[in-house]
Amino acid sequence: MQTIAKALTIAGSDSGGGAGIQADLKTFHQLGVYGMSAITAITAQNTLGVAGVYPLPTEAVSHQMREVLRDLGADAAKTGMLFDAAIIKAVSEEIRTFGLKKLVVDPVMIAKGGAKLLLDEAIAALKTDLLPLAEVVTPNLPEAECMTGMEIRTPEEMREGARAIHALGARNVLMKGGHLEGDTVVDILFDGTNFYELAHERIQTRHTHGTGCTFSAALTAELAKNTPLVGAVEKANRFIFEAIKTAPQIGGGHGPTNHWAVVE
Ligand SMILES: Nc1ncnc2c1ncn2[C@@H]1O[C@H](COP(=O)(O)OP(=O)(O)O)[C@@H](O)[C@H]1O
Ligand SMILES: Cc1ncc(COP(=O)(O)OP(=O)(O)O)c(N)n1
Repeated sequence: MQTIAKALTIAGSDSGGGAGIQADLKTFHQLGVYGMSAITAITAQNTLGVAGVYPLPTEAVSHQMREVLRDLGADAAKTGMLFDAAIIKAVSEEIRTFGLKKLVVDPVMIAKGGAKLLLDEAIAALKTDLLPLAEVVTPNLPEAECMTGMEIRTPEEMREGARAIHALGARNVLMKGGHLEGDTVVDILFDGTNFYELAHERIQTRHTHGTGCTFSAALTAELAKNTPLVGAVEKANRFIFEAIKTAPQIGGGHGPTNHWAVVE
């Protein structure tokens, strides 16, 4: 019998469907992976912004994880919006209990429109409890600045920042360069020894809602399928590029990317 790779996303719900749990499940599905979810918070949002945030009780988050993991299991998992320190601690505990090794931590902090998706009081827990469990952490530039206290505006500063984040305990750091100035977007992977750079042209578009979620979900899906790390990062990079390029152009603000994107 054919076995199917399985991936779990632990993240917030985006009612608009472009980011969060919805982006993750669509991406898992498109990449041929069976998707499961543990919802941490419900957001009322659309392409214009986040209008409301409703975190779930920590036991509701832990309970979803336990029920999924004790029965179906997961070949890889990712975290997205975790909102507060109590949820981070509860999620970290279940990850440790179930021995989840292929964990992608997307340290979601602030939505494009400026809404806080992680409270300031939770940054310490993110660094001390969750990062040491991560196979890969995928900060964008503002998140990397927040975690390190460094100014990160250039590829050289990205490499320095990646070293500092690696020192916090993540086994690999994939720093996303969507917030760099200029016509080229550079993502940088640091495995503790070597740096790998992935560069592509910047697509001029406002339809970039959920790019970080979609990228980290594609990476998680590839890891679930046992693709080696560098190949998984390359595939996720190609997937998000194509998803942005072919975005469906819906909504009055920052629209979603194309989760039906096809890459070889
Ligand atoms: N305008 C763009 N053109 C091409 N690639 C982009 C663009 N914006 C973001 N990306 C890619 O999308 C991914 C997410 O990038 P980034 O915007 O830095 O993260 P976030 O959505 O978390 O802020 C990265 O892999 C980056 O290379
Ligand atoms: C529920 C939820 N989770 C995460 C985000 C932010 O997603 P991200 O991929 O970082 O996308 P942008 O904020 O850059 O659009 C979200 N908005 N909602």
